Amino acid sequence: MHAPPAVAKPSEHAHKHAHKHSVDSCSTLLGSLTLDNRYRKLHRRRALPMDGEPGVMGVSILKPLVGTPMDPNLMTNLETFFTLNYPKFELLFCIQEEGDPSIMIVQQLMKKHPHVDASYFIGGVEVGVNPKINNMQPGYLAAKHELVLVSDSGLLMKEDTLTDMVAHMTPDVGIVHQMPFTCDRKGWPAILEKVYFGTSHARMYLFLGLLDAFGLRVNCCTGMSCLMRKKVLDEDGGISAFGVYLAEDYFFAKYIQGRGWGIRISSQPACQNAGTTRVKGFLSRLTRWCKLRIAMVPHTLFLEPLSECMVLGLIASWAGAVLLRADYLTFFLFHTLTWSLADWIMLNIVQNGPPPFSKFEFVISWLFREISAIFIFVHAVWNPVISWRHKSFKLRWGGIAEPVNTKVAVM
Ligand SMILES: CCCCCCCC/C=C\CCCCCCCC(=O)N[C@@H](CO[C@@H]1OC[C@@H](O)[C@H](O)[C@H]1O)[C@H](O)/C=C/CCCCCCCCCCCCC
Ligand SMILES: O=c1ccn([C@@H]2O[C@H](COP(=O)(O)OP(=O)(O)O)[C@@H](O)[C@H]2O)c(=O)[nH]1
Repeated sequence: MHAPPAVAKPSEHAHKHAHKHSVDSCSTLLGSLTLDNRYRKLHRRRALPMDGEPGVMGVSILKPLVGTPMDPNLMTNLETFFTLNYPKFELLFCIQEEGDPSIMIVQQLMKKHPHVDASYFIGGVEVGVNPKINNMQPGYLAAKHELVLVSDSGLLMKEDTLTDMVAHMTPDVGIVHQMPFTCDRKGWPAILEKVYFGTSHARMYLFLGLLDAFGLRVNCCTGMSCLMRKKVLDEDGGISAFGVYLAEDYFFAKYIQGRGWGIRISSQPACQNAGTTRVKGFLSRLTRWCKLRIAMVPHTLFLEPLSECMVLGLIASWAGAVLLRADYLTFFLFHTLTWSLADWIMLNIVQNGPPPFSKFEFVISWLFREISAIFIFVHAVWNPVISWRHKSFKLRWGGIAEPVNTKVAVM
């Protein structure tokens, strides 16, 4: 599948430049972790010189939609794509099934914003096992611009989000992704999501991005909002070549990286804004992702537990008790308190200000997430069958997916 490159790779010079840039951007991310810089870096928006508009890279935005169960925020979220201030883009809505209620929403929005280049495709094309790829395939075939943005249905965009992403697509870069985060929403499940994406997830995401910047070729790209060079994907046959994988995002990035292109995290985090948030749905989503990571990158099986606060706390307290004769419980509590304080700071950075809930709610949600992480991991290892929307899959080591004929409940 991965044939030798036909498109020119970035030059040596661009490569060195890429390194300088990636180190720059990651020291920016590290900088953002320090208190004095914390509100300046992660959210620092990049402007794009729009003077020479003919030279601006066009973007084809693929929006895969599965409208059942219906998301009450779908209309609001989709409309933010019609109001982007980027000068050259098209919207390609890919709707999985005939009769889907999201068809009506898309039609209404297209009527309301006739000046925006938008079209929709229904039914997808079966090119592989991954239903999201199958759904996006007709949209991808119709895409006419040089950049393709895969953007999940639950995302809300600010006016300048696309501009910010394209500004990170420098000549040596092949893929720009947004770090997943959440919009401010009401209810405890929404708080829990924000705490998870703003602490544990953000920490690993930025850390892995940093390792990549140091040339370790680590890839943590999440496909919920992911801008790519179409010509590079086309060399491999387009997105259909990735239909054999369930985690198409990881393999997009791996492939593009393997061709010598850089990966960047844009400065604005992705704003997930699904209208229905439930603890059960959140836990099953994290379990699904964990199963994917274990099958794709088997050493996460060992590394992931060792990156968790509670597991490290138990080990460190034991070491402290043996080596320093420290009191086990005091050591563990001190470790947990320090970690939670660091996570509170992290959350404030990612949120770009104080989060919309109290410190008490933070502590409860943080404890719940840290403790549930252990159960999620054990569950993921115990039962590797992956349920995604209405379908079930099994993953072979390496990430190739196979459908499993089990009826699953919709979360
Ligand atoms: C002491 C060393 C510590 C290193 C510890 C590393 C442990 C890694 C721990 C956490 C990894 C966090 C990675 C962040 C991504 C998490 C989200 C995720 O799992 N997403 C997957 C699924 O995404 C959806 O899939 C369906 C798709 O349609 C949707 O649109 C997607 O959103 C996604 O596929 C995952 C991609 C990234 C996998 C990262 C693998 C981590 C590799 C770690 C390697 C560590 C090397 C260390 C070397 C020193
Ligand atoms: O069978 C499917 C499952 C998902 N999706 C799309 O893939 C994206 C991610 O889906 P989901 O939110 O379920 O994934 P998660 O972010 O939880 O991994 C969304 O835009 C969905 O509409 C799709 O087109 N077909």
